[in-house]
Amino acid sequence: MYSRTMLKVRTLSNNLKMYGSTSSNFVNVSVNDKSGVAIVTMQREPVNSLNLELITQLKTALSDLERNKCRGMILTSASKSVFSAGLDIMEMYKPNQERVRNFWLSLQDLWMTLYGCSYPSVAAINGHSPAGGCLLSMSCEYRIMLPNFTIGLNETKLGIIAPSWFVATMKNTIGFRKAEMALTLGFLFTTEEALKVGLIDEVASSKEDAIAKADKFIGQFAKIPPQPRTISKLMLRSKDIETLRKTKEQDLQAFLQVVNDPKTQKGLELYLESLKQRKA
Ligand SMILES: CC/C=C\C/C=C\CCC/C=C/CC(=O)SCCNC(=O)CCNC(=O)[C@H](O)C(C)(C)COP(=O)(O)OP(=O)(O)OC[C@H]1O[C@@H](n2cnc3c(N)ncnc32)[C@H](O)[C@@H]1OP(=O)(O)O
Repeated sequence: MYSRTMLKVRTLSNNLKMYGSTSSNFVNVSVNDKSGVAIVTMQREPVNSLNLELITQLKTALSDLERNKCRGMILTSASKSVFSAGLDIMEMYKPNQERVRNFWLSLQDLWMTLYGCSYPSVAAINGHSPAGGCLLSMSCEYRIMLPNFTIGLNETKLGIIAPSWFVATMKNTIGFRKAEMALTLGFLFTTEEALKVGLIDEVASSKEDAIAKADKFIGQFAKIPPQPRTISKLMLRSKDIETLRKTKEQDLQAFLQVVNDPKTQKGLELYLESLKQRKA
């Protein structure tokens, strides 16, 4: 039913080519011919870490869906065990200044696009979803997760601070008190814990089950006129989007300052080593 790449994800724009990137396809979009619901699959192996190219391709895919008036969007992963490992740490470790700038601006753009999209959005979380992966999930309207995985904003555990718009998204999802606890502890919730705290809405037994549940959620909107739906959604979400839009440059400068701090660079080096050693 879902035809692959009916909506083609555009290859990288010219301004990315100057970094010598290849235009690999990290995002697959397939649209159900009958329902008009799109499945957007992240496919950057091994862990869908969000580098500049994946972020840009996701943003392009979501904007294309908006233009094509899609009926709903399901965000998921091609991996069997990871939804997304969050931001690609290699983008922040010993960064090229122009690229890291673009990286952050593109992430801001992706969040504003996903958080404010007019179509119903569901995250089918078929694997671990820490940090930036959790942000993507929370930015959707509904979350369905498979058992035995973890999700959360674990930044404080890494010695860093989640940006204010990550925090706002979590506060809007689970409420002030639970967000305060989760953020200060850098807590990674298991699927069951995430359900209890309201970070996810349903548990699915398999990816297929998650997609079926997502389709069902989106199907409810078939009877709701789209414009009032979108306006209601944006009444709840636009304040935080506008806040970031107005403070984009300030937010970028704060990020650059942290990333370029030698202490952060040392921390990143140790964290990368620890990720590699976990395997040994
Ligand atoms: C850290 C930021 C610092 C400074 C910037 C300052 C402030 C502003 C930014 C604040 C916002 C940050 C949000 C983020 O998203 S930060 C990223 C946080 N992500 C994580 O902590 C997740 C780390 N990964 C894992 O926990 C596991 O990989 C995971 C559970 C997702 C999957 O486990 P699995 O066992 O399946 O795979 P691994 O063997 O661990 O990984 C496979 C290879 O992938 C590499 N890897 C994993 N995660 C990342 C990543 N986020 N970025 C880059 N690379 C990653 C891992 O090292 C393995 O590599 P190889 O050994 O195969 O080379």
